[in-house]
Amino acid sequence: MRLIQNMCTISEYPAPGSAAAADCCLGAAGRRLVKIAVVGASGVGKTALVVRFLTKRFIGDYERNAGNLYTRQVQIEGETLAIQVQDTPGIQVHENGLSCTEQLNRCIRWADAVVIVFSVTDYKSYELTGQLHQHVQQLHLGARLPVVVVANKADLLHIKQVDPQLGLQLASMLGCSFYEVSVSENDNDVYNAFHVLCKEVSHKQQPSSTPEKRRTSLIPRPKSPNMQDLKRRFKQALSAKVRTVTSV
Ligand SMILES: Nc1nc2c(ncn2[C@@H]2O[C@H](COP(=O)(O)OP(=O)(O)OP(=O)(O)O)[C@@H](O)[C@H]2O)c(=O)[nH]1
Repeated sequence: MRLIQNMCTISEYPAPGSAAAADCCLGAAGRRLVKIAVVGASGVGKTALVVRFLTKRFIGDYERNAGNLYTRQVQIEGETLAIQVQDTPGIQVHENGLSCTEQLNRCIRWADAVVIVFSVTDYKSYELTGQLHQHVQQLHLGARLPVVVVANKADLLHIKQVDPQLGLQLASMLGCSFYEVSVSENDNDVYNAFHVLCKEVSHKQQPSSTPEKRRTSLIPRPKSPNMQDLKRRFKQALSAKVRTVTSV
């Protein structure tokens, strides 16, 4: 699919920790950059979700995903941010757990935030969510990466296998926001899921806006003795003047 501009693959991305990766905190035109990876089992609608978010369109059929990177700009709280969204190949589950390729792990390490997608028509994809979340946090050495859980294909009621309540419970247990969406029918919830994630990353990237910093800026600085002295003398001079005026 060539609908979207600025497409490249994960393998082109600099290794985390490298100087090139550090430069990537700033997008085009020096804008702050938010990097989001979209992960989940095969066929849950990851590509459809990303394309819906970027173009507001639903396109029914896609080639199997090879890991494309898409770029666009979004407005978050009055600031224009550059965001990069990395679509990833579907994860396979084996008897002894997740099977993540090195390419996928590299992508997760690269990301500032992750969208974990499952399909309400596929219970196994839901079961994968908890393991995936744990895997993501392990790759970020417990730094609590912002994650949103998205349950897709809500329109397919007749073949639904996962109740929204289950998704909600799981997400709140993991400390994530949760959205049940139908990428095929609605773009609002899709947009909200990405928006919330960008906001969370944006707040994390701006340490100056943390309550800790704000509080310290409210603590009054000690006044210099000279200033105090000046004020006192100014008051004295003023009251002397007032006395002179009233006595006239
Ligand atoms: N009914 C319905 N179908 C959807 C929805 N979202 C995606 N699909 C369909 O689900 C199929 C898989 O969608 P993809 O976006 O290719 O899924 P993927 O997770 O990227 O798949 P892989 O690339 O194999 O990992 C496609 O036929 C989509 O049209 C949805 O909300 N409702």
